[in-house]
Amino acid sequence: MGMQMAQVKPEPPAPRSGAVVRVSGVSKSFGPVEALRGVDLEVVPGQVYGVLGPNGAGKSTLLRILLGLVRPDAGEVRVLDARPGSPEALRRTGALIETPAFVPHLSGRTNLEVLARAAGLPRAEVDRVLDVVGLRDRGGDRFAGYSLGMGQRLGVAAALLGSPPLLILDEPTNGLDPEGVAGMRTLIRDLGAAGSTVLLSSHLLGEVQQICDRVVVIDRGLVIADDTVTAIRNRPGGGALELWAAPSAQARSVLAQYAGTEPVEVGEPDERHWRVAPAPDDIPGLVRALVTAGVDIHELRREKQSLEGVFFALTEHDDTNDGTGGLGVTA
Ligand SMILES: Nc1ncnc2c1ncn2[C@@H]1O[C@H](COP(=O)(O)OP(=O)(O)OP(=O)(O)O)[C@@H](O)[C@H]1O
Repeated sequence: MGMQMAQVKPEPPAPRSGAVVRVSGVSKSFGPVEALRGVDLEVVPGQVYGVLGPNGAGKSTLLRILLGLVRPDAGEVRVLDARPGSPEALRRTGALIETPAFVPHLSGRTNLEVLARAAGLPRAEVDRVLDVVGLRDRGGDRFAGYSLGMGQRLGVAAALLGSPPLLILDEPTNGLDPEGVAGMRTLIRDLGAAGSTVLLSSHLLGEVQQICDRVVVIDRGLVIADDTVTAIRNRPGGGALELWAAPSAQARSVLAQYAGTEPVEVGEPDERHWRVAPAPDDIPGLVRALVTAGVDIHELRREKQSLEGVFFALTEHDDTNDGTGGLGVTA
């Protein structure tokens, strides 16, 4: 009986039972443009990945390669232990790439039924995915009458047909209003919580911070960061310091000497509470100077950086990638 009870509530995704996607040494050029320059990536199951990067960094090219839509010039790619684009890989991958193409004069539901039939899936599966994306009530309307957000949700519904273990979503929030973005956030979070592996590209860094377990940052065709969101936000080099130090007169005079930052006395109730933003290289000297001045440090912590802050620090360089002016951050 205990066993049966255990089956009711799904277990959390098994850790690292083999990679869902393996990419090694992948390069791709379009004429003179080197879109990807030796990309390595391993996607572990049950995680939601955010693929980030400035305009023209190579995100879409990478996602297209995983779907077999673009063939790499060099390197190895395996998707669900199969060749990308092969029937075995595609059968188990749901994808939303750019604006989804549906037949305009058919209803959303009929569009999905056509896809479900082609994939040998029962009709009930269409109801299920319409429910998941919150389109059940509007499923009977002609696709031509759908708003952008509804069209996008229908695209996700199509990707969910057959519950594929891998979802690849290229800018799923593209063109959505804030309400649509919030809906998509909930949807993707739920998919992640249910154990799906999701790879999504996005320019909405605030969203990625909330939705994703891991991020892969691509810049000028190279993976420049691949880590958990938490680890990326905890990277050294950013984020202010918060400290509790006394006596406050001595603390003030030492803190005032550092990095031109005015120490902010945070604590009304606690005058030992300070917030400073020294250059990372100045931190050891600052701590030493406080101690030398007879200041007791009761607590010292670094504030977590926003994903957006780390992203800009990582991708900051003089040239823009393709003249489109970099990242249109709306988060
Ligand atoms: N089919 C193609 N033909 C020619 N050039 C291409 C093609 N696809 C992509 N590129 C170029 O390759 C580079 C990478 O493009 P890609 O679309 O992968 O970037 P991205 O990171 O998805 O950018 P964005 O954030 O703007 O969508 C760009 O310079 C782009 O112009």
